[in-house]
Amino acid sequence: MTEARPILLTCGEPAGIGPELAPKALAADVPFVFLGDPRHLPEGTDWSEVSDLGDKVPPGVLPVLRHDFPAPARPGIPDPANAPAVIEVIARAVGLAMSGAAGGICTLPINKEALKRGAGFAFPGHTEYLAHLAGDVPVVMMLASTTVEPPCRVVPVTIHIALSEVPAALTPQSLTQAIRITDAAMRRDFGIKQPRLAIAGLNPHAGENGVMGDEEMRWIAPLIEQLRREEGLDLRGPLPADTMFHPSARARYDAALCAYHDQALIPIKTLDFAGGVNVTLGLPFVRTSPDHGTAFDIAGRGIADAASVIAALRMAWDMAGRRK
Ligand SMILES: NC(=O)C1=CN([C@@H]2O[C@H](COP(=O)(O)OP(=O)(O)OC[C@H]3O[C@@H](n4cnc5c(N)ncnc54)[C@H](O)[C@@H]3O)[C@@H](O)[C@H]2O)C=CC1
Ligand SMILES: NCC(=O)COP(=O)(O)O
Repeated sequence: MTEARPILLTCGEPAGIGPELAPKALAADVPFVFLGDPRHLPEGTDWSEVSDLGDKVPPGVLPVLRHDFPAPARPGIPDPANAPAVIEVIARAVGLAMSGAAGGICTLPINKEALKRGAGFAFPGHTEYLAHLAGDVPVVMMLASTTVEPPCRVVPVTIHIALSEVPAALTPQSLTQAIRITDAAMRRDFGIKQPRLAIAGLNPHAGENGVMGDEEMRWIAPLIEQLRREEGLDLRGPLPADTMFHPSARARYDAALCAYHDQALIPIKTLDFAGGVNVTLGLPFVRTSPDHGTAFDIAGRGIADAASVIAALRMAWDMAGRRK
C-alpha cells in the first residue's frame, strides 16, 4: 500500500494571521507541509526545510517547502511586493496536488484587496482562482461546521458579487449546477449516500406565494420539482432562509444551498466561527481552508485562534483518504 500523501498548507497573506497559525496547526495531528517563506513565521518557530513532500521531520517541527518572498512580513500591513508570490504559492500548491505529490491543499487566508492592488489579481478569491487553475471547471464554495450538531453546511450559489447583482446571477443554470456539484461531493467527499439538500428562497419568506418577490414561484420551485423527478435528487424547498438554520430544521437536511453569500455565511459563522471550514467542491483535488480571513487587526500578536485551520486540515485529510 502506498503511504498517504501530506496536505499542503499554503501561506496566504504574510501580513495576516496565516504565518502564526501554521505552527499552531501542528495540533491537527495530520501530516502537512507549510508552503511559504519561513522568514515570515513567528520568531522561535521550530521548522525544518523539506525538498520533497515525502521528507520526514521530527514530531513537533513544522515542515516547510520553501517559497521565498521578496519582502518581509509586517503584521497588518500588506506589502504590494509580496502579492505576486502569494498567488504563485497557490498555483504551486495546485500543481503539486494535481500531480499527486500532495494529498490536497489547505489554504491560509489571502487578502483580496491586497492581491488586487498589489498584483492585479483578477479573481474574487481562492475559489474562482482554483477553478481556473484546474482547467476552468465548475465549482461551488461550501462552508461546513465541525463542532455543531446537527451539522451546518452551507453553499452560497452566488458568491462575491454585489447584492444588487444577485437576482440576475441566480439562474436555473447556476442553481442546477450548484445542486449537482453539491450532491456529488456530499457522496464522494463526505460519505453521505443519499444527500438531502435544502434550497433557500431568494426573497423574505421565500416570496410568500409571490407577494414578496416571484422567483420562487416562477422558476425555483418548478426547477426543484423537475430535478427531483428527473434525477432522483433529494431536494426540499424553496425554504424561507430565516427559519432553516435552527437545530431541528438542520436535522432535516445535509446541506443548504443559499441564494447569496451572507444568507449562507451568517448562520455558519454565527454557529461555528471557530470550527467552520471552507471547502471547494467540484475540483479534481481536495481543497479546504479556515473560514476566517486575514484578521489584520490582530495579526502578529499571537492570539489568533487556530481551531478553524486545525479543523480544515483534518477535513482535508479525511477527504483525501476517501478519494484514495
Ligand atoms: N479564504 C480566504 O482567503 C478568506 C479571505 N478573507 C479575506 O480576509 C480579509 C479580511 O476579512 P474580514 O471580513 O475582516 O474577516 P476576518 O475573518 O479576517 O476578520 C473578522 C474578525 O474576526 C477576527 N478573527 C478572524 N480570524 C480569527 C482567528 N483565527 N482568531 C481570532 N479572531 C479572528 C478578526 O480579528 C476580526 O475581528 C479580506 O480581504 C477578506 O476578503 C476572508 C475570508 C476568507
Ligand atoms: N467569504 C468567504 C471567502 O472569502 C472565502 O473565499 P475563498 O478565498 O476561499 O474563495
